[in-house]
Amino acid sequence: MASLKIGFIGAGNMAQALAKGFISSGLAQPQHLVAACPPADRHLLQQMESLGCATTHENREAAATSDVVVMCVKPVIMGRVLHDLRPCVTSTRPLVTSVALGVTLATMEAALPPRARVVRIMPNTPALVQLGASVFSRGNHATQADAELTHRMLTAVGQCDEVPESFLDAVTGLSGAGPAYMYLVVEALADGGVRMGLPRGLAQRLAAQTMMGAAKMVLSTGKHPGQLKDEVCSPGGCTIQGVQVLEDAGLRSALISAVHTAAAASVTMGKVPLPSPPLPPPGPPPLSATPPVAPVFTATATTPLSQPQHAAAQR
Ligand SMILES: NC(=O)C1=CN([C@@H]2O[C@H](COP(=O)(O)OP(=O)(O)OC[C@H]3O[C@@H](n4cnc5c(N)ncnc54)[C@H](O)[C@@H]3O)[C@@H](O)[C@H]2O)C=CC1
Ligand SMILES: O=C(O)[C@@H]1CCC=N1
Repeated sequence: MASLKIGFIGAGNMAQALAKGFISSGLAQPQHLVAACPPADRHLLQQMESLGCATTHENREAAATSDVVVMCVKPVIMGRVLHDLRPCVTSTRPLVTSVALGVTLATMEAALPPRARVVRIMPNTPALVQLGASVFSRGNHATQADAELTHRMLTAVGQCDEVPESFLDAVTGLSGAGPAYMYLVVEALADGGVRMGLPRGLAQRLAAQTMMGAAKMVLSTGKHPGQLKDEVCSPGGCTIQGVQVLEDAGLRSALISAVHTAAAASVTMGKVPLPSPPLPPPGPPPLSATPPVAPVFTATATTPLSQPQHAAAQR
């Protein structure tokens, strides 16, 4: 595994979280990672270089030199970027994985050459500290070995389950987006501590450790969260009074709605149009057997395919 070559198409938040997690877990050596993105985002490649990774502005170069490609670009440009990778993808190499929200295995397979091996992943940014929560689904031509490799990559940076693809949008709304919800809670709890006179740094550490401890209690004890909550709420004590405030404010309903809304957005944002394959020139087929030379694709920022999706992708 230490010689596994991984190519990141896109070098933003998710690519960097995975790259740092893969390196610090020992899954991959930095010199075996390569990241590609347009010149306009050169600063992101410089951040990848500071980890020891190779970088390029040529998506095809990253794909051609990798055993596994991880597509880390916005869904709105996925169809076009995958289509541009076609000359570098065969049924044997590389395995093409994607973390793009909403983009289905069928869309990926349609954009790539026949029998391309694809895997759809939904990770989250705590992969950076090897506490990621990931799921994946494999495409029609991905093998058992591909699934095992994906599982090994993702368990190196946290927990991972293979699931039916129909779960992916719900997972996106829950654990893909979930760290953002949790950061709001940590920040607000710290604000509460500050409101009561605690220094900010102490309040924030107490809030974050409390969240991590509570999460670990759920995972380690196997007890229902409601039971664990009851064990904190001493009869007639102060916690049940705080819980009542949260119930009155609709905390549970707000979180359920947040997952529902984000999952629905994943479905909508994943509907990406595919570029049509170029039509053969009219007239009889050429007598020469020389294959057409594919234009070299440079990872320049791709024109968005439709304005509303682009606007959503920028948020
Ligand atoms: N940020 C997160 O917590 C998570 C993100 N994701 C998914 O990861 C993907 C990327 O999201 P982020 O990293 O947050 O976005 P980001 O905006 O931080 O990174 C996007 C990257 O795409 C690159 N890019 C743009 N056009 C390109 C092109 N034509 N060729 C190659 N690269 C190009 C940009 O330079 C940038 O490096 C999205 O599809 C998102 O759904 C999935 C799970 C969690
Ligand atoms: O918000 C986003 O677009 C990505 C998908 C899941 C988390 N972040």
